[in-house]
Amino acid sequence: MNHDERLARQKNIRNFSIIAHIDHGKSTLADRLLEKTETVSSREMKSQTLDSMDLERERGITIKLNAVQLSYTAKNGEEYTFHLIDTPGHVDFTYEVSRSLAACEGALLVVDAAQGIEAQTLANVYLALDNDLEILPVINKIDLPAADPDKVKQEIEDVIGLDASEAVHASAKAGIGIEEILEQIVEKVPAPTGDPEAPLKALIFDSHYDQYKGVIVNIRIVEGTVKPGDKIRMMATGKEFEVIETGVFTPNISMRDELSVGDVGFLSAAIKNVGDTRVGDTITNAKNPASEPLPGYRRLNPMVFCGLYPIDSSKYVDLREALEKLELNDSALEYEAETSQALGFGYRCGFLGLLHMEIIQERIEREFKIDLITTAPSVIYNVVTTDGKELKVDNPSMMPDAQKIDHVEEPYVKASIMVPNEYVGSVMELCQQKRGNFKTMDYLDASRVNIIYELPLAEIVYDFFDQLKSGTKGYASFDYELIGYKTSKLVKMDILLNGEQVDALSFIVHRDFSYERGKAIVEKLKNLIPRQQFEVPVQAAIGQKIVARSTIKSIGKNVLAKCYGGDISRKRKLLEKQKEGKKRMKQVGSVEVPQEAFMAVLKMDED
Ligand SMILES: Nc1nc2c(ncn2[C@@H]2O[C@H](COP(=O)(O)OP(=O)(O)OP(=O)(O)O)[C@@H](O)[C@H]2O)c(=O)[nH]1
Repeated sequence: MNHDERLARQKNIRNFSIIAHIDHGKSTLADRLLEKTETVSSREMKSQTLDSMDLERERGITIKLNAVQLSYTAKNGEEYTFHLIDTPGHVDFTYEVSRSLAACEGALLVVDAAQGIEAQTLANVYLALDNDLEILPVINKIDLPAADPDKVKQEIEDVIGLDASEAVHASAKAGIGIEEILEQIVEKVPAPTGDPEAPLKALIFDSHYDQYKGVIVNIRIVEGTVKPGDKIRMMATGKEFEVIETGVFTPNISMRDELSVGDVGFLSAAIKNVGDTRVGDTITNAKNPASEPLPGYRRLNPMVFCGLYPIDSSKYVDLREALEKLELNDSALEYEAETSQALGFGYRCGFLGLLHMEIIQERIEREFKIDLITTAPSVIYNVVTTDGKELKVDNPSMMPDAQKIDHVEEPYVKASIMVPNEYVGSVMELCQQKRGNFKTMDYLDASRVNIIYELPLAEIVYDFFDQLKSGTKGYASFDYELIGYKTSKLVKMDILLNGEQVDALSFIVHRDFSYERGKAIVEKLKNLIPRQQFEVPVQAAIGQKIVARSTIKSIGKNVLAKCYGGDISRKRKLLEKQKEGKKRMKQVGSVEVPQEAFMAVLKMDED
């Protein structure tokens, strides 16, 4: 392609993504847009093409980003190339959302006509505004009897300050308003600016590992062009590669001779490690490099850590192989070998958040068939010792002795919670329980408020959102961002079973709650750990001091005694049942401990 051809093409490119709260209809709308532009014929269209992983489909959430090229002949008779960039829908992946938005000039803001704006929508709208995107409001689900588009329009204007007078009234399900959305994209989303002759600047917004091609990097070309044979350099890591293929997704892989300004597609370059293709990094030409990278690159740091141990210790090597494979596709996953006295050999793993952690655990169990014991997730504590050293502790059992600690700092988040008025009381009660500091409360309209709290990350990592949802009948929406570290009065609590300390059960607790927690946990463990052949004392201790104690009585009787008579098949059944129940147990010293016990400390508030 020559310069003029590239410029002519560039003029008719429109890059956009869809911002929506979970369930407001993002995937359904994306499918309609694909259908209307005949990118995918309705016959071959699997429902919700953009969510590619099985796990995603099952959970109904979008984990990985994807981009698809559509062509649209507008009413003005001209042909346009659209790139629709998908964004993950969960707070754990906020940084990836921000990078995929940086690859666009516009965004459709999809709001459910019956639900109105939610916290997550707002957070993503702000990300879009930070990236100077043109935002086109779309009021979806107008077919619902409870739809109130005018109210939602007003809300968009009042809360976000966007002009919603031209918001499209749509029903992704019924196919209403789809053409109007496409026309608005043509008219309102700006064409990409940038010089196709300038040194290459391509933004990486996603990557994944392919068995045959190596890492496939999803990129948006901001300046310059790239084609097979070019030598490229990753500006953050300095690594260099030779481009093998360039192309776009339609949504199937479709090769192109080059990618130029405004294009959103992929390249492959025999890259073996996704770690070399960091989201947010800039790819440039190695021979004729750009003087500086695109703004906004940030290294992703895991925020939540836990130990993963195979129940069957002989699967330790398999677990390592599983983690190695998963890491190929997930540069945010971190792991290192660790040994626990109680659980043996395993791995300490770092995740972006709880959802990320659950996804990895589930994949290891499902795809690699390894049963796991997972220890309670922990955040990273900053521990300052009396001799002035600073330690980062992500495993409670590694916390130094209390007399060696000057003070401990823990990560805090700013949480924004949107709820209808009548639930304000229960939200505040929950946040108070979780050691939250109330900040502000703003009315969104006559019936809904946005409540801001500062909370310790450790208190929300586990089931805060679940509790919030059940306390508000599902009406609350929740979003948070990390704001830094604060000093807290934290102590390590150890658990002793049969007089032996179990390192994998240690946890960090606020001193003011430590007695209560100690008492609650020993009771909980007493109920979770099955009776053994002998009596087992359960104790909670801070340092040398025992703060709570309880006892698991012995069983005494043989289970088989229940099977009167000599029916062998019945006996076998009973033994099998027992074995089944044992699957998730781990022998810790002389005691068998079930998986639930390791999570017990987190689930305390449920009782
Ligand atoms: N009545 C009605 N239902 C719709 C409409 N659009 C989507 N839905 C339904 O709303 C639900 C959620 O739609 P999705 O498209 O999966 O929502 P999403 O925003 O992609 O959700 P995540 O992938 O979880 O982020 C589905 O059951 C859809 O069938 C609409 O216009 N009208």
